[in-house]
Amino acid sequence: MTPDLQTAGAERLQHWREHEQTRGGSGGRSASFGRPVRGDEPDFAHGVALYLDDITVSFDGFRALNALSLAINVGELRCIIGPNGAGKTTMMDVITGKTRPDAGSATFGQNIDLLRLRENAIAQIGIGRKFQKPTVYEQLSVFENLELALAADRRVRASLFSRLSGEQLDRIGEVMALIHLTAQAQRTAGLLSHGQKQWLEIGMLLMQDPKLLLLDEPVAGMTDEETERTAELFLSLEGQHSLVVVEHDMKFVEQLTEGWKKVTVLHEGRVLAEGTLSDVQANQQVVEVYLGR
Ligand SMILES: Nc1ncnc2c1ncn2[C@@H]1O[C@H](COP(=O)(O)OP(=O)(O)OP(=O)(O)O)[C@@H](O)[C@H]1O
Repeated sequence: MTPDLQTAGAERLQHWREHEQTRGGSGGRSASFGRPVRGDEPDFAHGVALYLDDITVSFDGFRALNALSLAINVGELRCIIGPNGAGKTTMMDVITGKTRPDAGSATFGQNIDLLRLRENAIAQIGIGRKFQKPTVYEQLSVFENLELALAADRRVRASLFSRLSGEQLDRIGEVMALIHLTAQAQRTAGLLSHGQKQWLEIGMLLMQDPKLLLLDEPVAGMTDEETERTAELFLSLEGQHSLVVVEHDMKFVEQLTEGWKKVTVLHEGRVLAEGTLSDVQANQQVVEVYLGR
């Protein structure tokens, strides 16, 4: 990074600190699901965030997804489990436009046909994806990473690198607090622990205010304490965002589902079972294909 950029970054950080002081810390943010809908925006009025219907994806005749149907509600936190090769990644690839299915439909809200959109358009309308490995800008500070994530949003790109608005500074401050990195605002991302990098990347996704977050094995490689904090973070996001969490760590799934939420078990490209974690753990078919191994 050039000295100029460093100075500019330090100035913006200072600007944020002054702003925080005048407003007396970060406040709450109202859920964004209830606002009026424009024609090209997803409509969540019916309470469904994502609906996959009869999705089939074949690779050289092999069905990675086989008539998969799944619905995720607005604000829901859904864990998806399943053995290796069940089709979890392929499902996320379809939702985010990376893979086109051979058949079926994928709808965001009740009006947006995801299969007609390219990957970047899908990200712009409010679907964020977190891959397993953290991808943050290692040379930049926590604050600068979040600032850059703001720039990925078309609506604010034009104003960036001038002075951030009060609202933008508030949002960076809120997100840093959510991901427990306020004290590390100035720290170079490359020096963060693995868990902190994962949180920072989640924070970068949150800067774009996604309605639906897809999280692929978010706690892989984390310490027990980091895993616990990640569960707290996801539980605090539930309600304001829909979250789809693909995970192998059953203890983490138990924390997230709190004994009552629905878990989906995928196997051979389709839903094998749905229910509470204890329901699916008691399901004989599930035991045979996955949990009992
Ligand atoms: N591009 C591809 N070409 C051929 N086969 C593929 C391709 N992508 C996925 N598959 C196959 O489709 C099946 C589903 O893979 P997928 O990665 O979606 O499973 P998964 O549930 O995410 O597995 P894991 O838990 O191991 O990540 C697997 O058998 C995989 O080998």
